[in-house]
Amino acid sequence: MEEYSTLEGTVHSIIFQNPDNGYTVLRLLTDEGEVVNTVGCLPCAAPGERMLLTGRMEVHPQHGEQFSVRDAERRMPAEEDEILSYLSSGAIKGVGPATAARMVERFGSETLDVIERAPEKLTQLKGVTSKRAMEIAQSFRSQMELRRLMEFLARFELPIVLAMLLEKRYGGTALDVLRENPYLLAGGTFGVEFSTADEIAISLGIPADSACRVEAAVLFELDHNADNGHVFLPREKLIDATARLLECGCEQVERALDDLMERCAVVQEQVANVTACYLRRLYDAERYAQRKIELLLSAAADQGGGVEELIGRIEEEQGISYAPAQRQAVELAARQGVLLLTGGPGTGKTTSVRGIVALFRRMGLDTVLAAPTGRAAKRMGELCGMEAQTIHRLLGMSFSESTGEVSFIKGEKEPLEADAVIVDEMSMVDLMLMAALLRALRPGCRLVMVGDPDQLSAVGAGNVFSDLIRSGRIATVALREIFRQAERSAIVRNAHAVNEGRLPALDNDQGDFFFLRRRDPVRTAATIVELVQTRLPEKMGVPVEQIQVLTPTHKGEAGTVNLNRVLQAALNPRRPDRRERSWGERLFREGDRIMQTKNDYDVVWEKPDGTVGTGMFNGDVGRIEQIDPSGEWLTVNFDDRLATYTADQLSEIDLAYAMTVHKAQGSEYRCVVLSAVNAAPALMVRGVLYTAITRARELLIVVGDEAAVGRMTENDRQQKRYSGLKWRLRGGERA
Ligand SMILES: Nc1ncnc2c1ncn2[C@@H]1O[C@H](COP(=O)(O)OP(=O)(O)OP(=O)(O)O)[C@@H](O)[C@H]1O
Repeated sequence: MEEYSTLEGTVHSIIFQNPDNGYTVLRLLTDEGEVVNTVGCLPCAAPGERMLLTGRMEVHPQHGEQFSVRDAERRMPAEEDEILSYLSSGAIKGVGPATAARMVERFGSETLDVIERAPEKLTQLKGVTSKRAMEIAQSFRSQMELRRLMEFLARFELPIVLAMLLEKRYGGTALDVLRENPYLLAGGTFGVEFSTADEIAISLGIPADSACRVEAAVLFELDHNADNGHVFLPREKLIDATARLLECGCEQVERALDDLMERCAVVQEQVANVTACYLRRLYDAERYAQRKIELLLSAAADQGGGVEELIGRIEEEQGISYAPAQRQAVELAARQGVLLLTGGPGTGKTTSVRGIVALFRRMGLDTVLAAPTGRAAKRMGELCGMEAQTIHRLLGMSFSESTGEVSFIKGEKEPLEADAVIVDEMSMVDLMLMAALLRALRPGCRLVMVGDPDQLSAVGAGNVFSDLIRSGRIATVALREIFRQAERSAIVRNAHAVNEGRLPALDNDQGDFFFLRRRDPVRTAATIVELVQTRLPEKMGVPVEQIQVLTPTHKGEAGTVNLNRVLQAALNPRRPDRRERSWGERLFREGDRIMQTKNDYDVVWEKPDGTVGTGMFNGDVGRIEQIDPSGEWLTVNFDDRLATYTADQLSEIDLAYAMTVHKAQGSEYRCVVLSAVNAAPALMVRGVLYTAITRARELLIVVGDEAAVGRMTENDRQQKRYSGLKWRLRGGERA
C-alpha cells in the first residue's frame, strides 16, 4: 500500500500555476521551519495561505525531492503577516505590495473581511477610489466563489476541474445552483455518478422524495442505458430500475416521469407493443433519421440509363470482372437514392466501392467518402485512391465549452455540397451520428452505406446499420462470395467459420493464422510478451509498432491492465533519459504507446506544417513524445499530429500496448496477437472473436485456451438493444 504523510505550513511562494486546471508548483514553509517544494492541484493558491496537505515525497528526475499532494485542507491567511504576503503576491487584481501594506496597517487581521464584505471602507486609504475598491472586492469575491466551489467539490472527492466547468456554465452563482440541485452533476455534461450526487443532496438536507431527486434518477437511468446502447427503455423497466436505484415506490417515479414528459425532457411513445420512453435528443434523432431516409428514398435517383455500358468500361479500366452481386451493387448505386452494401472480410466490398466511385465520377456526381473513425477513414482513402474523412470532420464538428455539447456546422441550413456520400464501417455509426449525417444531406443526395453487420455494435446508442438492413425498405446487396485471393488467407477463412458458428482451424500450418495453446493466464501473458518483444520481430520480420495485442477483457493476468504493465516493462523499460509521470494507478513514460479513451474536444494539436487544431477521439493511438520536467503537461504524437495534454487530461489516456477488442473496432493492424482466455460471460461471445480476427491484415496469433475460443464461437447471443428505427421505417406508426 502507498504510504501517505501530512505536511502543515504556510505558502511561501508560487513557482508555477496553470489557471485552467489548477496545477501548481509552490514552496511551502512548514511549521517546522523547512521549505518544501510541493506539487499538485491547488487552484488559486497564494502566498500566506495555510495548508494541511496529505501526499507523499517523490524524487523527480530533474527537480529532486518534492511533495506530491493528494488532498488539501486550506485556510485563508489569518495572521497579519500571512495576509500581507498573500495580498502582496498579486493574487488580487488591483492590489500590489504598497496597497497591501497600507491595507494591513489599517485593517489588521480583519483586512480580508473588509475587502469581501465592506469594500467601501477601502476608500479610507490613500489612492483607493470607490471604483478601485469595488474592483478589488469583485476580484477577491470571484476568487472566493471559485475556492468555495472547489472546497465543496473536494469534500465529496470530486475532481477540481469540475469547478472550472461549473463556473463556465453558471458563472458566479455556480455554488448556489449546485446547492439547490446537486443532481445536475449526475450523468450528461458533468458525468458524476448518481450515487455521489445523492450523497451531496443528503448532506444538504434535500429530502429523498423531492421531485428534483426522482426526476434526476429517471434521466440518469435513461442516460446510463443509452451508454449501454439502448435508444429507449420500456416504461415498465425504466420505472422499475429507477425505483430500485432510489429504493422508493413506483408511484413516485411515475409522477416524476409524467412531469418530465410534460416538460418534453422525456418522450413516451408506443413502439410496436412496447411503451417506449426516450430521452428527448434520442427521440428527435430517431424520428429525424426515419423521415430523412424516407425523403432520400422518395427522391428515387433512377438515372440509370447507360449504366451497364459505363460499368463495362470501368471493368476494363480497372482490369476486373465484377461478380454478379458486385455488379448489382454498382448498378443499384446509380439507380437508388440509398444503398446498403454488406459483407464479411474478403467478399469484395472495397472493390465494389471503387467501382461505385468510378461510376459516380463518370456520372458527374460530386462524391465524398467518410468513415466513423480516423483509422477507418485513412484506410478507405488509401484503398479507394481518394481522400476520405471522418464523419465528424466532414460535418464540421465543434464543441461548446460552456454547454459541453457537440454541434455540427453542416446541417439542414448549411448542407454538404456533395451529390453522393459513401460511408464505410457503418456498423460503428450510432444513432446520434447518423442523424447528424442525414441532416447534412441535401434532398436528392445519394447515400451508400457499407459495412459488416456481424462486427460488434457501435459504442453509442442505436442499432443503426442492422435496423436499416432489417427494415427491408432500403436496397441492400449482401456480398457473400469470398474471393479466391482472400480465400487463401486462413484469417479470412477462420473469420467466416467463426461467423457461421464453426470452430476456427487451430492447426498451425496455415501461413497467417497461428494458435499457441496456453491454458494458464500467467503463461498466456508471458508468451504474449515474448512474441511481441522478440519472436515476431526477429523470426517473422514484423516491427513491434505493427503488432497490436488484443484481449476481450481489462481484468486478469491476460487482460489489458496487466498486459500493458508487462508489455511496457519489456518494450519501454525505465531508463534515466526517459521521463515518467504517474496518474492514479497508471505510469506513463516517454516512448509509451497510448490511446485516447474518450472524446476530448479541447486537446490542442499541431501538424508539422504549422496547422493547429483541437480534439482527440476515443480510440486514437499515439506515442508519448515528451513529458515536461514539471510533470504538468506531456506531448503525444498521433501519426502526424503532436497533441499536448495537461495534467487534468491524463485520465483520458491509457497505455495501448494491449487494448480490448471493443476499442479496436474499425481499426486494422498488420499483425494481431489475441489473448483468448476466459473472461466475463458477456465478453465470451462470437462477435468479440469475429471482430478480433478481422482486425488482422497479414498475421494473427491466438494465444490461450481452445476452450475459450470454443465458448466464444458457440455463443452468438447478441445483447438486445432497444431501438425503434426498424419499426418506424417499416411504417409501424402508420399501421
Ligand atoms: N470481381 C473480382 N474479381 C477478382 N478478384 C476480386 C474481385 N473482387 C474482389 N476481388 C479480390 O478479392 C479480395 C478481397 O476484395 P476486397 O478487398 O474488395 O474485399 P473487402 O470486402 O473490402 O474485404 P476486407 O473487408 O477484408 O477489406 C481482394 O484481393 C480483391 O482484389
